[in-house]
Amino acid sequence: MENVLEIDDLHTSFFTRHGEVQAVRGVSFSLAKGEILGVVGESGSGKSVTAMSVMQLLGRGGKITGGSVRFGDTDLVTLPEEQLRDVRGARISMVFQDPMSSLNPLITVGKQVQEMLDTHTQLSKAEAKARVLELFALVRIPEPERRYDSYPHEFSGGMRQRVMIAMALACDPEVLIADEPTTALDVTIQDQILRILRRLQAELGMSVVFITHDLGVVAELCSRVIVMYGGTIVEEGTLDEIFTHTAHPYTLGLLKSVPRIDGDRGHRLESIPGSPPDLLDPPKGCPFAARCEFARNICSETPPPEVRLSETHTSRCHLLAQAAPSENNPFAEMRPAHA
Ligand SMILES: Nc1ncnc2c1ncn2[C@@H]1O[C@H](COP(=O)(O)OP(=O)(O)OP(=O)(O)O)[C@@H](O)[C@H]1O
Repeated sequence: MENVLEIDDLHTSFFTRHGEVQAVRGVSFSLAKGEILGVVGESGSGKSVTAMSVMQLLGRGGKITGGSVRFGDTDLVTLPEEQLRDVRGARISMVFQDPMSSLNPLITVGKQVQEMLDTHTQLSKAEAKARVLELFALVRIPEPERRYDSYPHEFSGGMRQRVMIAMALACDPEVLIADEPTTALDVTIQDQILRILRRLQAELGMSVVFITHDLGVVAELCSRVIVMYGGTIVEEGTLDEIFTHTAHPYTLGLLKSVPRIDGDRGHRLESIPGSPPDLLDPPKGCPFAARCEFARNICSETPPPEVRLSETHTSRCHLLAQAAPSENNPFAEMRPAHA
């Protein structure tokens, strides 16, 4: 399968007055053409910073300190800002959690989407307007003609998110990065937006990186999943591998905190006790060791190597080593001969 994006050993830090926050610490993954890849993890695990690194939108103090982000033949990390501007928003675009803060309250929604086309295409004014109306129809904004002249505050949260999606799709991007796009919306609206995204992805064949802390959403939308913790990828696999052949204690913890449709109502959801690592001074071993119920001495001392469990499934956990004890080891049966 052809990869549209290949991220290799990405390191991103924020240089603050308290020191260097190592937000992303050696992240590698690829995005295949036409797939929806889910990126999950708790708040602070480095999901957004990874996305912002791809787009080179880190803001003040943020810097990629190592690694590469290959997009076709280009490494975006070393690409001059001027050329990045042609990629950003046009060939790789993004949808964020809060559409209100990304929309200009003083400009009509139609004009805002049209501005995107003015910046990145040669379309005439009339052609651009026609394209905006087409995009509004694509994201199922009712009465596109009339809605073109509305201001953001006249739209509901769900409708504003549709505008953002229309804007993100304006230039037919090869990659769409959606960062918690439905988190601020209520469940019904969330569902509608997910359905729109799924349909658009299938119709337009783009590749999508879908960032969320919600495993339920991942199960509905994604074919492959990356699980992040403490600025690293702890597990990666197909939907089935992550959900039914789970091979990392952190993923197990996340799964226990998801409400099950078939579960009994009285069943309390477990949240993982403890808090995420301090990225100003990251732990030298496994980032999850301090919260892991299965941790042994080695876990807080040595970073776990990546263990390959199948062509598509990898995990970084010392419990997968051949030498790891079988007792109190949920992965004892999964340990590959080579690990
Ligand atoms: N501008 C910044 N300055 C300093 N630290 C930052 C900055 N932006 C992010 N960080 C830190 O980087 C780490 C990763 O943050 P990130 O936003 O990627 O997490 P996340 O997994 O996307 O969480 P959320 O779901 O809350 O967005 C956190 O420790 C965060 O505090």
